[in-house]
Amino acid sequence: MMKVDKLTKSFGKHHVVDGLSFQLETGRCMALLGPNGAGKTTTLRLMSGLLLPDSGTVHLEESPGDIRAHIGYLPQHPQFHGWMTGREFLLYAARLSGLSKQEAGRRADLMMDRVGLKDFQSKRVSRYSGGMKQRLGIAQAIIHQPKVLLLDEPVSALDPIGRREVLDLMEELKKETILLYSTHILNDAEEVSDEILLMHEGKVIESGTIDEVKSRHHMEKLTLKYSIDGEKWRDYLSTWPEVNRVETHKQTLHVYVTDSGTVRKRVLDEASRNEWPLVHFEVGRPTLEDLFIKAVKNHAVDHHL
Ligand SMILES: Nc1ncnc2c1ncn2[C@@H]1O[C@H](COP(=O)(O)OP(=O)(O)OP(=O)(O)O)[C@@H](O)[C@H]1O
Repeated sequence: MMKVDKLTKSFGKHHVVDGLSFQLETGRCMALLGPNGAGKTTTLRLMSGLLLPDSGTVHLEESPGDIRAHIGYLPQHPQFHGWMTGREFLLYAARLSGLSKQEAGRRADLMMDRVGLKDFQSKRVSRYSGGMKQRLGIAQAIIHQPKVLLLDEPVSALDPIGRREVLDLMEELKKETILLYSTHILNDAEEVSDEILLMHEGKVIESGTIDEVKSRHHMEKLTLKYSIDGEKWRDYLSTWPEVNRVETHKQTLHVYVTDSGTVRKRVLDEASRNEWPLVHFEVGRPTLEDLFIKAVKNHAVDHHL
């Protein structure tokens, strides 16, 4: 199990990571989510040992002491020597991580195969696609068989094919390591991770499995579509006590509520009594994106009022 305890880092007066604590069991995968500037990259760099924290610890239960030898890290913008072949690059990474020449060669071959690049091992990295480069970056991060794998935005810059390849690889890798990765793409978090950790301004504002987080918010969503502009109903519905938030997209209103039963009945009663020009009405579960927006907004309101 990996334990992160009260990790803190400031740049000048800016508390970028502010007392961050969480733990993750071996064989579990966690997505680190948060808006731009939340502190995700800094957290991963602190965990990788590339950056020193002001205070706090990262601890691996099975391997007490310096954990850097057990960490594999893929930065957000990995740099490659384009003139090297894929295999040469892996050999270089393996030697840098302290493996003997013979072991480096063995691991490089194994990893090229593992990430599906065996047929391209003699091709220069400059000729690799974005997805191939990212898979090579992952191969580099796991060359020394780390217990923890940290990936910073591993799929954000990729096209749909590249994303699919890397997500499939992550599905495989999470069976063997503790996998922690940051992402902006909430669908990817839903697909690959067992748990999420939502950060805002250097703090954890939500964590747990996606289902736990969803049920903790007891949030349901009603969608109303009118045949004319929905603005005036937004203002009206916002005054209802059971309604948390209303979002308008032209004629469509998304209404976030704590008790959909009461609100549903009232909407239907009023719609029929007052002849609202309603063309569509739906009750649904919120998406991770809805929760993300709600949690970040709540945190911002709580801390800046
Ligand atoms: N070396 C540094 N010196 C000064 N400020 C820094 C440094 N590194 C990061 N920051 C600041 O810390 C804040 C958090 O940055 P970080 O890159 O960790 O956020 P993030 O959540 O990864 O954001 P993004 O999603 O945009 O990558 C930002 O305001 C950034 O400008």
